[in-house]
Amino acid sequence: MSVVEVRDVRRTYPTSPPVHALLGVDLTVAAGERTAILGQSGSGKSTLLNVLGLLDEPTSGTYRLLGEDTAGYDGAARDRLRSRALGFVFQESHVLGHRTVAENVLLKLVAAAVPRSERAPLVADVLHRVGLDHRADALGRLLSGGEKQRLAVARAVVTQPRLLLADEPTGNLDDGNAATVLDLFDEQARAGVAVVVITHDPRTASWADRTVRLVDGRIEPGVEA
Ligand SMILES: Nc1ncnc2c1ncn2[C@@H]1O[C@H](COP(=O)(O)OP(=O)(O)OP(=O)(O)O)[C@@H](O)[C@H]1O
Repeated sequence: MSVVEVRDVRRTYPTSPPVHALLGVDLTVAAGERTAILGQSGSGKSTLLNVLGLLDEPTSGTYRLLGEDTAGYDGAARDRLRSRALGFVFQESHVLGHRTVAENVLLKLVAAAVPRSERAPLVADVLHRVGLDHRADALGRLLSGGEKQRLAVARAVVTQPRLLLADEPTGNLDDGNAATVLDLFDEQARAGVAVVVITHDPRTASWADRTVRLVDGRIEPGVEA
C-alpha cells in the first residue's frame, strides 16, 4: 500500500477571479521514499503540500493517505489522522522560544494525546537522535539556527509519523546543518517513513530518490526520476 495516492487533484481558490492552483495532479509516494517537489513560485507547491498535510481539501479528485480516502472527513477526523500519521517541518522552525527544548517536544506528545507515562522516554530518545540531549533544558530562543531546525525535526518525528512533509527545511541552513537535517530525514526514510520535501535547494533536490516538478499546477511529464 502506498502512503500517498493523489489522483487528478484540483484546487481552485474561490477568489475573484478564481485561481486554479492545482490542475489535475497525480502523485504516489511509497513508504520509505524520499520525494522532492520542485517548481517556480506560484506553481502550486504549497497548495499541494497543504492538501497532502490535510490542511486543505482538494476541490476535486481523490487523496488517499495510508489507504484511507480523506474525502468527506470532517475537521475532527482530519485532525486525528494528521496527528496520528503526519509530521511537518517548515523553513521557519516555529520553535517556542519561551519553552525549553524538552518542553517543545513534550507539547507535541501532549497534543497527540500520547499517554503521560510514555512521554519522557520518547522526548529523551528523540533529543538524543537529533543531537540535542545536552540542550534539553535550554530555552528555545537561545538555540542556533541549525539547532532550531533539528528541534523542529525532533518535534515532527517524535509522534512517529508515516508521512513527513517539509517546506524548504534546509533553505536557511549552512552545508553542515543542511546535511544533518537530511541525515535525520534519511533515518526516517530507512524506518519506512515517506518523506516529501518542497525545495529550491539543489542540495536537497539531489538528495531525494526522485524529483517532481510542478509547472502551473500540473506535474511536468517525464521529469520524474
Ligand atoms: N489562499 C489563497 N487564496 C487565493 N489564491 C491563493 C491562495 N494560496 C495560494 N494562492 C495562489 O495559488 C497559486 C499557487 O500558490 P502556491 O502557494 O501553492 O505556490 P508555490 O509554488 O508554493 O509558490 P512559492 O514557491 O512562492 O511558495 C498562486 O497563484 C497563488 O497566488
